[in-house]
Amino acid sequence: MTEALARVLVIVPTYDERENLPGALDRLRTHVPDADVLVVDDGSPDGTGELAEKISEAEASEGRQRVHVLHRAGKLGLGTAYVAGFGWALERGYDVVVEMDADGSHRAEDLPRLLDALTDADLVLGSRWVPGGSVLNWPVSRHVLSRGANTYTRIVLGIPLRDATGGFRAYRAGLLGRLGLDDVASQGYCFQVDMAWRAVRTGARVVEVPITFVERALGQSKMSRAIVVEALVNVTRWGIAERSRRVAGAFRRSGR
Ligand SMILES: Nc1nc2c(ncn2[C@@H]2O[C@H](COP(=O)(O)OP(=O)(O)O[C@H]3O[C@H](CO)[C@@H](O)[C@H](O)[C@@H]3O)[C@@H](O)[C@H]2O)c(=O)[nH]1
Repeated sequence: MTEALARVLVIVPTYDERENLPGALDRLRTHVPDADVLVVDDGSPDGTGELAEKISEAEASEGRQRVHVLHRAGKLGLGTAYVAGFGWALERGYDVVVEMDADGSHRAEDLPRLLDALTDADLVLGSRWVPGGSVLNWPVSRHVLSRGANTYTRIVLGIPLRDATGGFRAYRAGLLGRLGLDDVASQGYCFQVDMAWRAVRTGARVVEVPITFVERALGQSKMSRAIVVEALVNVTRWGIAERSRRVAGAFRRSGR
């Protein structure tokens, strides 16, 4: 990111990430020392929220608080966690907002490249499936699921993105403000497709930058059957709506 004064906020949603969070925050401090961080915790039973609060308070007492914490009452889903974080960021005037997992699967050392790419883009997707991108340590089932979901999304929505489901990305705040966050209903990981789809439809410049996704070493993925079903249903619904819009438009243009 060349704009010298750009204020960057990295949003890290957490649910039971006590073992992972301190390492993730340390690596962010090393690789993007000027960025602030917002942990959005959904009342994790393992005490992740309290730990984040301690880290934040320790920084504040040293006069340099860069980690902030948003506590929510219970597990309300990844999508709504990010929407809450986006609202927090927009209210405080950040220029750039980043999405990043807490579990180490998104490498902080890749983030400066994502931020640099924002110079010529409104949304930069960290992509596992463009040349140069990769995934380490995933079981075959996750490869198949991710590749399949992205192929389905490309065909049904007609968007040229290789990795619309990935969760490591950087937005210009100006774009976020135009994406209609108030009516985002996606709760699980289809939220990622929802946001990419909204960005493409507004005519935003969306680019993909290769990243290496490293499967978590500690704790567990929150991927579930309900999350997969929600994604399948929503993407299909959006595809049908888009096709209907196009057909209606063609009718109007032909004067019938
Ligand atoms: N606050 C909150 N955080 C959540 C919730 N569900 C998951 N998270 C947090 O969201 C991050 C990603 O969750 P994982 O469960 O570790 O994701 P994954 O299976 O590795 O999935 C990754 O790949 C998906 C598909 O490619 C991505 O869509 C997803 O964003 C993520 O990058 C972690 O920091 C996790 O604690 C929730 O309901 N609430």
